[in-house]
Amino acid sequence: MRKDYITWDQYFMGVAKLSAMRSKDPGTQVGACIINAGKRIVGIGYNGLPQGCKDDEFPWGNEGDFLQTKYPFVVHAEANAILNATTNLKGSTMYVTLFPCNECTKLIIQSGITEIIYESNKYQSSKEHEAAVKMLKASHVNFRQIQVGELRYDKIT
Ligand SMILES: Nc1nc(=O)n([C@H]2C[C@H](O)[C@@H](COP(=O)(O)O)O2)cc1CO
Ligand SMILES: [Zn+2]
Repeated sequence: MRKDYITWDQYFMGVAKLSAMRSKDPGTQVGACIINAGKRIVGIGYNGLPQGCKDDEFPWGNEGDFLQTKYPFVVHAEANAILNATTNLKGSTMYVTLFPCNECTKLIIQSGITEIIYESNKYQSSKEHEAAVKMLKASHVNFRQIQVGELRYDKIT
């Protein structure tokens, strides 16, 4: 049999990365993939606008007047993955390409997810990150970092 097949971690983080490629955000593309205890994918998502909010009618910038930026409008990848879930998430695991913010952390905890596996932690010096870690520790949600490298999928034009 083949020996160089990808691991479960590479597989599910790969799915999260593929999902991130659907993001319209020019700044940061985030993907999340939730699996149950039987290693079945039960939720998937990426950062994007709410249904009905057209991608070309809302701002994608990150500076200036709050209402002229993406921040009040975008749904985070983790929230979309939870909202897209096909089953109860108690005891499930979230693979996410970027460490969750404090707001998504609340949703993660309340949904019953007990483990987070993330790759990037580029906002680790932020207050939001500090708050997220404080809640995760108090709620006994485990988190660990993995690096699976680049997933390449060239756009066909
Ligand atoms: N964990 C996260 N999941 C997410 O889906 N996001 C989204 C919100 C924005 O669309 C984008 C961050 O934009 P920027 O500030 O890096 O240009 O990523 C952000 C974080 C960061 O905590
Ligand atoms: Zn978030």
